[in-house]
Amino acid sequence: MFEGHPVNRAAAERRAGTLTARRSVKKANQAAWLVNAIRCIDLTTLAGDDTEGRVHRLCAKARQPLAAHIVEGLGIAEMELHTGAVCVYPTMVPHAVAALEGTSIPVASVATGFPAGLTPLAIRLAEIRYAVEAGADEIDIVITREHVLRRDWTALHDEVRQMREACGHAHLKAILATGELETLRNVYCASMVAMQAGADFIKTSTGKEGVNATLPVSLVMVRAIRDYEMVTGHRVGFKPAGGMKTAKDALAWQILMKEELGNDWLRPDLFRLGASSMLADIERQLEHHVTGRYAASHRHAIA
Ligand SMILES: O=C[C@H](O)COP(=O)(O)O
Repeated sequence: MFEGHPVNRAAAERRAGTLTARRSVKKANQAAWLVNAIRCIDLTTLAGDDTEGRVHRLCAKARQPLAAHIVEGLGIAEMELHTGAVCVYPTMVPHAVAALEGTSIPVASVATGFPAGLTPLAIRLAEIRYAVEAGADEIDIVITREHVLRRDWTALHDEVRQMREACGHAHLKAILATGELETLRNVYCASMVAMQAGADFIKTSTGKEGVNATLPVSLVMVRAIRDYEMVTGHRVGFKPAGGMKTAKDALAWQILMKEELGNDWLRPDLFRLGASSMLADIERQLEHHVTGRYAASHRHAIA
């Protein structure tokens, strides 16, 4: 059904370029867009030296992403702003669950041998079940890139289907690792197969590939989401992730979502920004919006 779908790289790059150049967000609206980005951030730490303490600090930031004077200056105290989720490795899930108790912030866990995904399937499925039992609400799985490179869509579908089942009530985000899929046509096909196999979100990257989230790749994925909705009536979310560090990135990806999928995809149930360090720049820009000056970056806590 989707194999013959043409994807033209030059056209995708052109469209991605015009999206951000043409439609600059007006200054007055910028703060609102940045606050919305915070609602959609999967605040992430995925490092070999992660500790309980680091996860607790991250969760504190997820609960209160902006300094009190910025919240006051923006007049958004009532909003009880928090990030879309916290995203960690499986053994860090209990720490995140404990630190987020009493909030509605979901805990997301990567699983399935993240980031390469090259452990045996039974172990990858067991890892999902471990994270869900530990309290994860969302599981970010990685796919086997070889299935895509060999265009073995049946194998890819079976794998994601089994992962979907292992997730139980938890949401599944399928990381395609687009930087390793060679062509945009592969990205489109892998998106379609992941959605058909039950992914609640499709996600660009682990943050560990040589090339992570880019706008042209994201364009191809959101068009797949659009096509999938047209055929099935089912809405799948999108999560660009990896290498996005600035408030400008947060605006660019939101413009993409609005232009290609509409306002419904600017909400955390259908859009997440996977990032470990983007919040710091967003907070800096919002502080400037409120006070007219930039604080030294060391004054802003992690993320
Ligand atoms: O899913 C999120 C990514 O792993 C974060 O990547 P980053 O550290 O480049 O922001």
